Amino acid sequence: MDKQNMRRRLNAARSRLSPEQLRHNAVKVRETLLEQPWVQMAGLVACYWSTGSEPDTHGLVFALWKHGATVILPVLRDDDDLDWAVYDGPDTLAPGRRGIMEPVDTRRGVEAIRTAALVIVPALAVDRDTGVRLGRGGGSYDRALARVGPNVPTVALLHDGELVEDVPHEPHDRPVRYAMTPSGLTSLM
Ligand SMILES: Nc1nc2c(c(=O)[nH]1)N(C=O)[C@@H](CNc1ccc(C(=O)N[C@@H](CCC(=O)O)C(=O)O)cc1)CN2
Ligand SMILES: Nc1ncnc2c1ncn2[C@@H]1O[C@H](COP(=O)(O)OP(=O)(O)OP(=O)(O)O)[C@@H](O)[C@H]1O
Repeated sequence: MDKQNMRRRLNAARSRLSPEQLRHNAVKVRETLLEQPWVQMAGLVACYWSTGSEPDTHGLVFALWKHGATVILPVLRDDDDLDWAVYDGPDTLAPGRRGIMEPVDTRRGVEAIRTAALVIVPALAVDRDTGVRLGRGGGSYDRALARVGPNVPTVALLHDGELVEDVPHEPHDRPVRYAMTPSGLTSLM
């Protein structure tokens, strides 16, 4: 299946998730991640601010921030590359280019992700054999993940059924090291 059709199918499945399922999934993902020593130890975390039926990160971002981590969130640039700015509480976000909430704080530049000790990314699906992720199609995270060092844990958040075997792979695709679903954390490489 090509990427476009796969995105359509996965988005349709996501739109069928109930608010209860989304809440349940968010709690499982948050609790499992916060149990990991390498999550607890990360001083600078790159995450994303979820929207719609994406795996919810609002509670996770808040918990990391409360725990004392610095959390940076993406700010979508006109060229679809990702700038980064620091999360400083729920009142410091405003809608960005695609309507997604972004921090209003000073932009740290596209290279800021290099300094993260942990990178948590959105994905519609991840290939369980290769770690290749399917994103929304802007290539934003392909560019951002290319700047992340090989020893930094990268985690894609998914719903159940989104860790699959057949994600189309192009040369620019950047794999992630972990897939986090409500059923658990899977190490991919
Ligand atoms: N929560 C969240 N934040 C994120 C991303 C993301 O996937 N999720 N991004 C990840 O890169 C960047 C924003 N990029 C985005 C790219 C497309 C769409 C979007 O709504 N796309 C439509 C399809 C539009 C089209 O086909 O032209 C969609 O998915 O329905 C949203 C954000 C940075 N921040
Ligand atoms: N390093 C890059 N620089 C510029 N454009 C890129 C780069 N990597 C990928 N792209 C472009 O981005 C577009 C979308 O790529 P792709 O379909 O793989 O997105 P995706 O991985 O699903 O999305 P995302 O990375 O935003 O989550 C492609 O047209 C590709 O050429």
